[in-house]
Amino acid sequence: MTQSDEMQGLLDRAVSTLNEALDSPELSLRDRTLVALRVLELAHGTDPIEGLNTNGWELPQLTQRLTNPGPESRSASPLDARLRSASKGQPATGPDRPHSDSTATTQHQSLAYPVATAPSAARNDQILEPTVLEIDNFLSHEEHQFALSTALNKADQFVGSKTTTNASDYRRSSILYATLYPDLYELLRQRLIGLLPTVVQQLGMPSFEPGQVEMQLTAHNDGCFYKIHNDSGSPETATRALTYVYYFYQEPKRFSGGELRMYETDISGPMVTASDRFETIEPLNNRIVFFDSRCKHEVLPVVCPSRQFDHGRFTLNGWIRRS
Ligand SMILES: O=C(O)CCC(=O)C(=O)O
Ligand SMILES: [Fe+2]
Repeated sequence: MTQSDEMQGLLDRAVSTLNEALDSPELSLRDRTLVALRVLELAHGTDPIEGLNTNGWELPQLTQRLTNPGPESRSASPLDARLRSASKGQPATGPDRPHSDSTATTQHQSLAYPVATAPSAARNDQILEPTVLEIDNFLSHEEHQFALSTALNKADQFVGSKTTTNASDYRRSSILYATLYPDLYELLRQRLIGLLPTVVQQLGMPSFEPGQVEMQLTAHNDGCFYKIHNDSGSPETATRALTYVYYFYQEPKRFSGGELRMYETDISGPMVTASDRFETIEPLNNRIVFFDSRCKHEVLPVVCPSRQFDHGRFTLNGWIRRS
């Protein structure tokens, strides 16, 4: 065995120990967070770990993508995470023109760990910024294919989506419930719980003890949409804290539209309202986004000329509830 094989062996064992620690129910959330932060610190600062694939899960490569990149900016990486938020004081194109492009410039912020002053998603206690944490290349190729084959093989088990208020013509899509794909559910659930402390910190949200992880596999095909709503506005959904949406589809892409639009949200009154400042997020293949479930958002209409199910826009999306 050469010295470099030995080193690789040690690194592999170290990584699997860290993986176990991150999932271990015996460690407190605080201890798991400390392990996660240390891993992220290492991934940020040392080359030997760069690109290391641990059980199909690439360690986050922390990319600085500022509009005007500074001297510390790094090249694009396999797992590319960034915080996206409409810049303050931008002229807004409003919800009354939902299909126009946002003129708001985006502000990309680095994910440097540990973060002493997390950027806050809330401008004050009452106004939520339209902020998402976006991570590209989220799943490995095999896992992405697993998600895709699950969706395509179970096409006949999807059912029409509803809203909690059953409002008509507010939402058009179809859904596959998570009980029909327990392995995929568990894979994603563990990833989400592992990333939770970092995500919450980056979004500037108060930390919370996670409870149930709700998940659905959603298909949007030609003419599908979801008008402006938030995800925690009813008594049954009030404990949803964090929304995640993982986008995937078959290449070459055969639909257009379906962007996620996030609105600045006023939570001061009894009615949560969207303002006319927004940020538009491309539903890129293998991208996941996270945001505060109280924040108003919509899915712009999808155009899929073939109307074939397997040419659609798919998501594994849901909510992490506070316990
Ligand atoms: O598909 C998306 O981009 C978002 C879906 C969504 O808002 C929801 O299901 O509540
Ligand atoms: Fe939603």
